[in-house]
Amino acid sequence: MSTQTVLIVDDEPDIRELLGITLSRMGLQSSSAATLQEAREKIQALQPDLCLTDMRLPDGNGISLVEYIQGDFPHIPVAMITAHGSVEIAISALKAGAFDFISKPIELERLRNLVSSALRLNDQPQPAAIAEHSTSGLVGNAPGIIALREQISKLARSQAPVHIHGESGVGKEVVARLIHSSGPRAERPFIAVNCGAIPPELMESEFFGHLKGSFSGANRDKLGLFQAAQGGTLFLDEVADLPLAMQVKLLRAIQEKAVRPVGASEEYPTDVRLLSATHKNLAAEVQTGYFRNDLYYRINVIDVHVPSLRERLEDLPGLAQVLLLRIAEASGASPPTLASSAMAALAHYHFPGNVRELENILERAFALAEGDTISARDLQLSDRPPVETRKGNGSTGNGSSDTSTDVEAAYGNLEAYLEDIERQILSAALEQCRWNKTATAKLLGISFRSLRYRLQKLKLED
Ligand SMILES: Nc1ncnc2c1ncn2[C@@H]1O[C@H](COP(=O)(O)OP(=O)(O)OP(=O)(O)O)[C@@H](O)[C@H]1O
Repeated sequence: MSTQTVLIVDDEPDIRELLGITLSRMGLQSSSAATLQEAREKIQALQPDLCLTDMRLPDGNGISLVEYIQGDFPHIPVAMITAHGSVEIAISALKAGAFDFISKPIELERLRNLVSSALRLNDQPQPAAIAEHSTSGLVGNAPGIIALREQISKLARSQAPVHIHGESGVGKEVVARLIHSSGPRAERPFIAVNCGAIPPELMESEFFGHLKGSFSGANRDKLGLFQAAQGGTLFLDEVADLPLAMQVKLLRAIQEKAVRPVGASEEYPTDVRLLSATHKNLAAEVQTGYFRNDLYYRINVIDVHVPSLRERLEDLPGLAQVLLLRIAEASGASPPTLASSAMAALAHYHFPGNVRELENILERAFALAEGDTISARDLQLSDRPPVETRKGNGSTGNGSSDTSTDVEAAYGNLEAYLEDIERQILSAALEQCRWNKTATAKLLGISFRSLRYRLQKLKLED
């Protein structure tokens, strides 16, 4: 195998020399350039396997070099060397397409990790091949899904934090897993955490780990999620549900690229790619003060939107087929077929719970169907009118009450009346999610804690 080459672009001879020595100890060849112009010429002539560029160059800045490489040589990963603490520049470089950044003074361990990750990119399939392979994870051919697959292929090559947003059940976690599995960290762990499901008092220890005896109940040392994801990806699902106190600690861990387990005196360096998701509008959460602006800025370097199922109903037949195949495989049966009336019924449904809801509907229908064909009746959609209809007639979901004409029923009794409506909504949502509370909270757009509080208040808790 031929030796790989790294182009170092920096106007300081000392830095060029330090980087050159480190790279040669890693068995790599290096070449260097001191100006933007020289860098462009060497990229054309050498087509290096990686480019490391400083931000400030005598004849321009590193971001224009990132843009040049992205435009003309998108297969060459480029990393930016930034001055210590210049977060804005690092983020602009990532947005422009830099694979990663490293700040001065350069820590050699971090440099070696960065170089190894970048060079592993060259072993990855090219974007077109990734897109084809990914169809097994992200089913669909609607324009929004095709564009999403292309975006995933590009983002997989970068180390930039990505924020994925979209309604509940649209496939945000599927997208996060694909970004991970199509990139250079694929062989390392992918750790997903539902930020809304961790009790606030355990959060710090869950994220950063703890030492034995650091608090009552800490009977042994425990690794945190950051350590578990070392070298890989940490996926913060429902990131908007992080309490403010934890947001401060998370921001620090991201800035310092280090964590301190509860009860420890030392910090440990981390090498983790952060992906996050929420069905909430994170910018609006920042506006209302529920989410810190500085953390938002850090995790939302690149923004990915996953379209709702309603916006891509043309994918319904393909999705139903794949989901039925999965469901049947899980129970060792052969996949049933969907009667055309069943397909028509699905096409008229609005899927507030998106693909996850489709999956639940099909799972139940599979259990109910008598032969190997699923009928419209097996889907049990009749008592669940589309969202617009529900909003339009003021019904609470079971079709039994019409709040718009029932105002008088609330006179002198508003609390009890509203509680009754809330109880009906919660019961219907729980039933729809087969009593899975995490899914119910997501369906209703509330946190897990809020759901539990409401269930207790309304005496619906079992
Ligand atoms: N495009 C798709 N192709 C195949 N399966 C999909 C697709 N989108 C979602 N799914 C399936 O739907 C279910 C829900 O997906 P996922 O958990 O990724 O959604 P989510 O948006 O993260 O949900 P939540 O907001 O509730 O966290 C999973 O079983 C997933 O495999």
